[in-house]
Amino acid sequence: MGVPRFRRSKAGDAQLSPNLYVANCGPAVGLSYEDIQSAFGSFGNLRGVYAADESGARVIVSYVEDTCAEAALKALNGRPCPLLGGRSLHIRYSVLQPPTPQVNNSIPVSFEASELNIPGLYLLRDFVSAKEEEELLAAVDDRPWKNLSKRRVQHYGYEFSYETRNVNTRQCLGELPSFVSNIIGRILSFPDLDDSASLVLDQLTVNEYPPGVGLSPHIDTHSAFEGLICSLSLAGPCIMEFRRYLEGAWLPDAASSTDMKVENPDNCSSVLRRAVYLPPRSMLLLSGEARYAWHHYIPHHKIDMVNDNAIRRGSRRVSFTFRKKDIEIVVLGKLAEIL
Ligand SMILES: O=C(O)CCC(=O)C(=O)O
Ligand SMILES: [Fe+2]
Repeated sequence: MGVPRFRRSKAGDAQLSPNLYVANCGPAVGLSYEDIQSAFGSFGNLRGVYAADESGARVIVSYVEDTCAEAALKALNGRPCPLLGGRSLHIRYSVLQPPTPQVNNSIPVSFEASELNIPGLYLLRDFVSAKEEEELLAAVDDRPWKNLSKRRVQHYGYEFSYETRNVNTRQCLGELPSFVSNIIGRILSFPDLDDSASLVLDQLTVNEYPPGVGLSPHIDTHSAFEGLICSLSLAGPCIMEFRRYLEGAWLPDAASSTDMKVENPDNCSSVLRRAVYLPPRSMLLLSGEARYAWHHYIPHHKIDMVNDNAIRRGSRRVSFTFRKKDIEIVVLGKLAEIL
């Protein structure tokens, strides 16, 4: 972000403000910020003195109180100012507010899921080769995409409804496509999964995110999907953040709230936050506590700060998310078809 641009007030702008736009004032005309601060400080408490633009000759003087700005304007506008080497200042109220200090909201990003201390979370790097990645992308690019407001999706196995946040059992789309068979086989052979022999992954959502698009914090719908969720990252990297809200115990059956949007999670003091870097070709597995107790979220950034490195998202990130549709849903769906 460059230097913020301020402008002096014009006829018609609301008057009275704690911020003054002061022209003919600044380092380019031989006045230091300390001198300006001390001259204007004699009219009341200052929040600060800021460059109004890149000229070096215009500043914003920001007071705590409107009345102090008013007194300074009356005393100093258009007259030689003895405290500033006799320079004549041109002062108006400033229309824009000076910048409020940015709260650094970022958290350290791990490269390994094991460092996050979230039981049930696994990140498997190089889960597919570069050639497989290319083939998987070509396979989905050959099929029709559905446009959502900010990203494109494809569904296999069962359609997912974004209105109800549930699978649509009336829209069984058939078996998962053969181009993902090897991937599913590889997931099922991962040794840390409980009961992988009986695991069936029958729903696939392919998401394509353009740069700057992420995903709001959510827990995947409990009543729609059972157990393990696996997400393969292709094409571009991103970071995924995890949040756990400390009120209430972890109760997977009771906690049926789904795709819960947390409007302002940063105000919430009782939240644990973790972040992991997802490189292309990696597989993220969410099981147990990671799946049911932690919200996951992809920040809407074009550039991710991974510790001190700025990592630009690619021209797109494509994820393949595999899930198992809840059996009750199938039974209910079949019943609905019969009745
Ligand atoms: O894109 C991803 O890796 C995650 C997708 C996801 O969380 C979801 O579809 O529920
Ligand atoms: Fe999800």
